[in-house]
Amino acid sequence: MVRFVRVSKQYPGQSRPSLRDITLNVERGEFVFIVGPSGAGKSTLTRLIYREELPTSGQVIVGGVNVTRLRPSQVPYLRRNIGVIFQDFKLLPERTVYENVAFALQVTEASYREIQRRVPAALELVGLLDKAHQRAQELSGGEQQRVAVARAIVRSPSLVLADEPTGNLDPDNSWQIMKLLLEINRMGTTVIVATHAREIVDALQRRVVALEDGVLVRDDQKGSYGYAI
Ligand SMILES: Nc1ncnc2c1ncn2[C@@H]1O[C@H](COP(=O)(O)OP(=O)(O)OP(=O)(O)O)[C@@H](O)[C@H]1O
Repeated sequence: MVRFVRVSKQYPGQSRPSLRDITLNVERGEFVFIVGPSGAGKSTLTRLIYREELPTSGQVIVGGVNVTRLRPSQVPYLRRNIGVIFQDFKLLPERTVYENVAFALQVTEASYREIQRRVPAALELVGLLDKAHQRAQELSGGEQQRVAVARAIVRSPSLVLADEPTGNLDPDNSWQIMKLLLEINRMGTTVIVATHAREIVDALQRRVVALEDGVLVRDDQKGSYGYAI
């Protein structure tokens, strides 16, 4: 599903690369945590997957497509198949829960009928159908992140990327979000989660890819977070 072949990334103006010679293979249907200290390169790695950034060298292949060679006009097609969840939710605060999720479909020119079918199903999955017509800004942080999860999955993407999805949440809400991501994975979606949530990573015993200073230092099938804070 996602393949990195000797990928390095150095941002313009930076003296050191943020990722160095990363080779990584994530199969379809996997659930993978990306861990590492602040600045290790976790966000950079996720941004390369949905082509928010381009590598300085190496290849990034997503669903068989070499995203480093995509023309800009093709990027939206790549992103249709990837749901992205961020630490700060990135919702439209004045819009309703329903509208926030529906927008993800409207940009793909989905039919009215399809929107009417998919949005309630996504909201049902995250347990927010009863809040569909509330404005996003009226919801708690945990609820807002659940809206963001619904928005990420409403197009039934084959890949969901979550960059620090629990960074702004308390432990209970963090667990809720991780359980949703696990549920989405059980339904067949590949899920990649960059996170600092040590307790959750340790409890779940899933594949853990660890970065340190831009280098992939560990890739364990049943891993733990593994760092002293
Ligand atoms: N747009 C950018 N321009 C220049 N440097 C950047 C940019 N984004 C990230 N960096 C640098 O790249 C390195 C890796 O950053 P990145 O955000 O990928 O790390 P991270 O592991 O996600 O950190 P955190 O856990 O704090 O979010 C850092 O040194 C950071 O300063």
